[in-house]
Amino acid sequence: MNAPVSNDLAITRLSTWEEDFDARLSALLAWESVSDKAVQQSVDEIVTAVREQGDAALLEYTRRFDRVEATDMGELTLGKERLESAFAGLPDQQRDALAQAAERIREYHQRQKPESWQYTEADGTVLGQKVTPIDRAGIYVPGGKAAYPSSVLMNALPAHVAGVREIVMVVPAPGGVVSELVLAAAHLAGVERVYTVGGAQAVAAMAYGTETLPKVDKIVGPGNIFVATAKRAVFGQVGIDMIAGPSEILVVSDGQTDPEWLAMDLFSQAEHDQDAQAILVSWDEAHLDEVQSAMERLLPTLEREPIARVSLVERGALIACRDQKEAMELVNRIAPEHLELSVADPEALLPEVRHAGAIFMGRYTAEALGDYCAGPNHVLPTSGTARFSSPLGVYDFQKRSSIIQCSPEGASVLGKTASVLARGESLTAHARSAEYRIK
Ligand SMILES: NC(=O)c1ccc[n+]([C@@H]2O[C@H](COP(=O)([O-])OP(=O)(O)OC[C@H]3O[C@@H](n4cnc5c(N)ncnc54)[C@H](O)[C@@H]3O)[C@@H](O)[C@H]2O)c1
Ligand SMILES: N[C@H](CO)Cc1c[nH]c[nH+]1
Ligand SMILES: [Zn+2]
Repeated sequence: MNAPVSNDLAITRLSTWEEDFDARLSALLAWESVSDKAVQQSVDEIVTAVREQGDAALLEYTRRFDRVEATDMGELTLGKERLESAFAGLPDQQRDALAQAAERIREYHQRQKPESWQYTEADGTVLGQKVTPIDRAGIYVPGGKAAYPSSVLMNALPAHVAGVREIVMVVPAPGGVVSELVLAAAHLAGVERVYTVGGAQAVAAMAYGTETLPKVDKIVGPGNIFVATAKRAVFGQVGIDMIAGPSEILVVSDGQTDPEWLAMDLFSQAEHDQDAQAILVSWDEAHLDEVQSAMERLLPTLEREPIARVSLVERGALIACRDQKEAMELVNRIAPEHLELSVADPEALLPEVRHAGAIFMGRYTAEALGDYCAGPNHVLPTSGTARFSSPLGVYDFQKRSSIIQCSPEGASVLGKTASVLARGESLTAHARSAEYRIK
């Protein structure tokens, strides 16, 4: 039964069998469609200014972009007591919800903890891998258009599980208003100091250090396109976790899920940001019409309708495909941050999924549950980077060193092999260094 389709929501409709499908989908997905020249240029300028002028530039951009008239970084630095009092002042219901989410997130991440290992060969040579936490992690908590206490937990708890010694947290406070829930979450997650700065300027400050804000070893966390572009720009100066930019959801529906549920699942990510991306794929065209009608009915009921509407019109799509197989090919091409398999038998499709940040299995698994409290991390790769990146995890806060300890016998055996290879490379100091140890 075809539901009537009105044109109230001008969301892109695509069909895989159309001639220009590939080109239109590629244009919709392109990183440059959000991080355009203007964004890149602005980020480059901001990063250079903060690198060269430190706190002065950080304060200037905070005035310009967050409308905070601070003259000293001390005004933008919140210590342990302030975080503690935010936690103490929370209504019980919010404190309990935060604590429950924190417990589940901690428990999930405990299972990720990699251990050091080593083994001994017959001649006594020991080989192994030593896992070490990074010394100082910088966590970016977004805060421009919404407050993200959940992102505090998702960033800081795995850092603690990993054994990170020091966490530097930044979060913008637009108009000088800082979310009590965010500060309370910071206390709960063991963060001791928060700087209320955001955007590319905060990323640059953590990468290069300023008079006040210490330089970190690695920057993690999600953010809008300015934050994601800045993280990309400072990579190499510091480590970064991944590109975790504007949120994305790709839903694959077999046509049997309530269209209103799907409409709201798509809205749940579209409401984050005008640059967010919500896409529905189905081999049931009438179902796509029904979901579009549901979206048109429900969109005006959203508090964040203006943001969601721009996201849906500019970056969203309803895609008709021929069958389930073609839907799965699209999944792997799009490599979405979040994939909802809204089908009767999601386990049957799971082996076909190669690229997705997080996979939500079945009609009852709303992506929103993963955002807050299911347990897995909600900091996830966007813009197709799930092809090579993973969810934020304990492993992002650790690195590995190789261990080699040769016995006299082992040094002799390896020395002969190394000598041959070194002479083959004409690196004779290498060869002679190895040969000294040959018995
Ligand atoms: N991928 C993930 O894991 C994940 C998780 C949570 C949230 N998110 C995303 O994080 C983002 C949060 O965005 P947000 O805007 O609410 O907060 P944000 O903290 O990411 O960005 C706010 C900052 O952007 C900067 N900014 C805004 N407009 C600017 C301009 N014109 N020029 C230069 N800088 C500018 C300002 O410095 C401001 O402080 C959303 O896109 C959301 O979808 C992603
Ligand atoms: N969906 C976001 C990740 O893209 C995470 C989040 C936090 N709060 C709500 N949602
Ligand atoms: Zn979300």
